[in-house]
Amino acid sequence: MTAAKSPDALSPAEALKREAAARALDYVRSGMKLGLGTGSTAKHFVDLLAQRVAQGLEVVGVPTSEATRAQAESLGVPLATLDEHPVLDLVIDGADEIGPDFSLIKGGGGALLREKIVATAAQQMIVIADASKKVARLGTFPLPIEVVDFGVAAIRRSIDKAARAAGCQGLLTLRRRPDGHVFVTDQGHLILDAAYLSISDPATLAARLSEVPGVVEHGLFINLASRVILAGADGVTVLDRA
Ligand SMILES: O=C[C@H](O)[C@H](O)[C@H](O)COP(=O)(O)O
Repeated sequence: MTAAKSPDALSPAEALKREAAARALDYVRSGMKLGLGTGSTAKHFVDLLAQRVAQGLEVVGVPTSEATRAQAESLGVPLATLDEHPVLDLVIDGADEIGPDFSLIKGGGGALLREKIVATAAQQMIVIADASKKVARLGTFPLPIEVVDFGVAAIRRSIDKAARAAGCQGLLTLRRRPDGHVFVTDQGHLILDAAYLSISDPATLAARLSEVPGVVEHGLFINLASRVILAGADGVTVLDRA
């Protein structure tokens, strides 16, 4: 097991993520069933949570990815499956973009499907992020769309049509790993990253994409997050959805 980097050794960007993650611990109580998000910010949270667990905090975590499962397991955080605990008290997760009304783009790390299932099963979702993730309009970050690996060319065409009906147009890129191999999600699907640049009506786009046969899930999280913790140069801000 690799020892966690001391916060002093973190880059400024990582230090902000860790600050947001640390504040999220204020909302964790003993006895909670806790969804554990995925990504570099959620990783800080799991790291800090493990420290509290070592000090006696009693929680059960439900990871949103194999990566988070491996990290939490290695740090001694007690884990369960969503089948064992289909209702969770809280999920803490990162995001790629946080728009108005806390609509989110998620899935930059490819975990969007499990993340959305876990967030939907949780009574509350808290998003942790550095302040740069807050945007006036979603879409600069390419929207991840998880699809089955059958008929991808046809699925692409259907996605384009659905997106146009929601006022969006942009290139779909099949996600690859750094070694050039096609990226495959924990559930065995592919990801198309949609460069829409500007999503004027996230709810309509979400609804249209969900209707496309072959689309398993997309990274628009609407009405799921109720609290956002942002860490920036001026400190940590906690925002609650109206
Ligand atoms: O699939 C990955 C997740 O949706 C992440 O929460 C999201 O990509 C944000 O990741 P990070 O904290 O690394 O920016």
